[in-house]
Amino acid sequence: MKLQDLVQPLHLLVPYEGTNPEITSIENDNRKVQNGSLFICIKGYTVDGHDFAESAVKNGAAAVLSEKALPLSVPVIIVNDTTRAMAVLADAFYNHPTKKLHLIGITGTNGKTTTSHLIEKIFSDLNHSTGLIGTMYTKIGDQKIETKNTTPESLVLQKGFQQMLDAGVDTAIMEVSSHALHMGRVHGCDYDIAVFTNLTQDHLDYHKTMEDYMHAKSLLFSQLGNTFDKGKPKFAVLNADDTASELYRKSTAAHVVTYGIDNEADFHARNIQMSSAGTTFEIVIKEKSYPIDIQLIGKFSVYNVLASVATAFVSKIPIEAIIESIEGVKGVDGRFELVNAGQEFTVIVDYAHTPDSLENVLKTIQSFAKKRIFVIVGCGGDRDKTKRPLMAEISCRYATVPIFTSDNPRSEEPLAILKDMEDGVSGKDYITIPDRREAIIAAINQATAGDVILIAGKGHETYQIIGSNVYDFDDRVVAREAIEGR
Ligand SMILES: CC(=O)N[C@H]1[C@@H](OP(=O)(O)OP(=O)(O)OC[C@H]2O[C@@H](n3ccc(=O)[nH]c3=O)[C@H](O)[C@@H]2O)O[C@H](CO)[C@@H](O)[C@@H]1O[C@H](C)C(=O)N[C@@H](C)C(=O)N[C@H](CCC(=O)O)C(=O)O
Ligand SMILES: Nc1ncnc2c1ncn2[C@@H]1O[C@H](COP(=O)(O)OP(=O)(O)OP(=O)(O)O)[C@@H](O)[C@H]1O
Ligand SMILES: N[C@H](CCC[C@H](N)C(=O)O)C(=O)O
Ligand SMILES: [Mg+2]
Repeated sequence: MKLQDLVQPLHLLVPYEGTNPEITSIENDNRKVQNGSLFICIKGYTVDGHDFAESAVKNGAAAVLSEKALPLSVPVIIVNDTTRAMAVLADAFYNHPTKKLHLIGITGTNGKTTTSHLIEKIFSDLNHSTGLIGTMYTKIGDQKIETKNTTPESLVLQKGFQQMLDAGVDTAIMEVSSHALHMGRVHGCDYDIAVFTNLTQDHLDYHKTMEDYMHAKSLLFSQLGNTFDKGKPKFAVLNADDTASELYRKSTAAHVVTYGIDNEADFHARNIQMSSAGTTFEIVIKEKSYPIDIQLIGKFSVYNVLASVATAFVSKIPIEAIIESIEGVKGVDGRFELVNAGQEFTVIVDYAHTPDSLENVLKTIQSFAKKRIFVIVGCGGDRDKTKRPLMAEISCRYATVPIFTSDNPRSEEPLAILKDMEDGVSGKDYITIPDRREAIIAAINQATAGDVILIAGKGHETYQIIGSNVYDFDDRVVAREAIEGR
């Protein structure tokens, strides 16, 4: 594509000077630049990409997109915000891939990964070819690719959509993090359905206040109303039991459908019966009631199911097929995942790393636990510090034996993170074991028949980040080894 054609959607007011080279790729990392690339300078949180422009040109960049004038031998296009302009250009460069996909975006503090997997299962059971983008991986047809972020930056994202189309994918389901919305990673994505799970405390290191965090999520719903040329209706799927839904309802020009348990909703769950093996309930849609028997447990799972049912329903999937598909879901990796190695007590690995998710999971365990509840929990380094005392307090409130440990301390001192947790529980009974493996072993060695051990926070993760080192670490593997070594 010629440079002038590529930048046309930016409608530059001051035309750039110089030639009109053929652009073969767009890159924002000078190390990935090849002959003919457009290099985009991004002012990051760690370094400033403008400092790599010269090196990018040496590596073959044919043009540079920048926020300031740069003395380079290739055309330099100046825009106000390169990150957002990158999203517009990526969408154009890959020929607007989301116009050709049924695109479902899911936002919310908790439940995005779980809900996206439920929705993906419904569509793939009906022989749709699906793509999935989220915390665990990006899936393009049958291929799984590792990802660094829950919602990747726009270049990676739009390229991924194009690869999906090449692989015959018709439906893409993606988690949309508040960071991504705030940073403009999803500018240019033409969503058909936007789903809201819930809003509770997390990420205040980045968003600073709950108000700002709530508003960041509203961008998904306002973006949903930006274009209407896909020839089908658009929907916002909102949680009637979460007050933040009011803002999202007001943010969109799309149709709104609601789901809920406590409040009236278009997709309403009633007669919920929970056991340690699963949950049964009725879904009421337009006054008709549909019984469902799922293998997932906890009230939070009912919410995830309702959000998924509503999304599939407005996508015109027959309700009977939706229910059959959801009933077949055994669980999602690292979410309430049982570790069974023949022991007489229950070991659960779960990804709860926020106060609300931890409380939900512990409440669910309390509803079926007959003996003691152990919880092994830590809080991530370089992340929201204010959730640390809250998570510690919740652990002490619900567990008989709370054990505080490390969860990806990153650049922080592990003992300092633990101290922040301990500040929330002075005078309460808890144990602190900074080494996560030792913490897991200690719980497993103490457990007796009928106890339940919750290992929280890392779920599917297969690593522990200490400083800048990434060590192999999988709670499920460590727990199994500890049980076998007892
Ligand atoms: C704070 C934040 O979001 N940072 C993201 C950001 O990194 P950064 O700003 O540090 O980038 P940088 O290293 O300063 O680089 C700036 C520019 O210079 C370029 N560069 C850099 C070095 C070099 O040698 N040459 C070069 O050209 C880079 O390619 C980049 O264009 O851009 C990177 C590439 O897109 C992201 O991977 C990175 O996410 C980091 C890893 C992160 O931890 N993000 C978290 C906070 C996040 O986004 N989380 C949400 C999920 C939350 C949830 O699920 O609850 C997410 O969506 O993942
Ligand atoms: N609807 C829900 N409400 C509250 N808690 C939930 C809900 N669904 C799942 N959880 C809890 O939150 C944890 C994380 O779930 P999940 O991975 O689906 O969320 P996520 O929004 O994708 O998280 P992340 O932002 O880290 O990607 C689960 O392990 C469970 O403990
Ligand atoms: N998406 C979340 C994941 C947290 C997982 C937890 N194990 C941690 O490292 O804090 C975040 O980046 O805040
Ligand atoms: Mg997720």
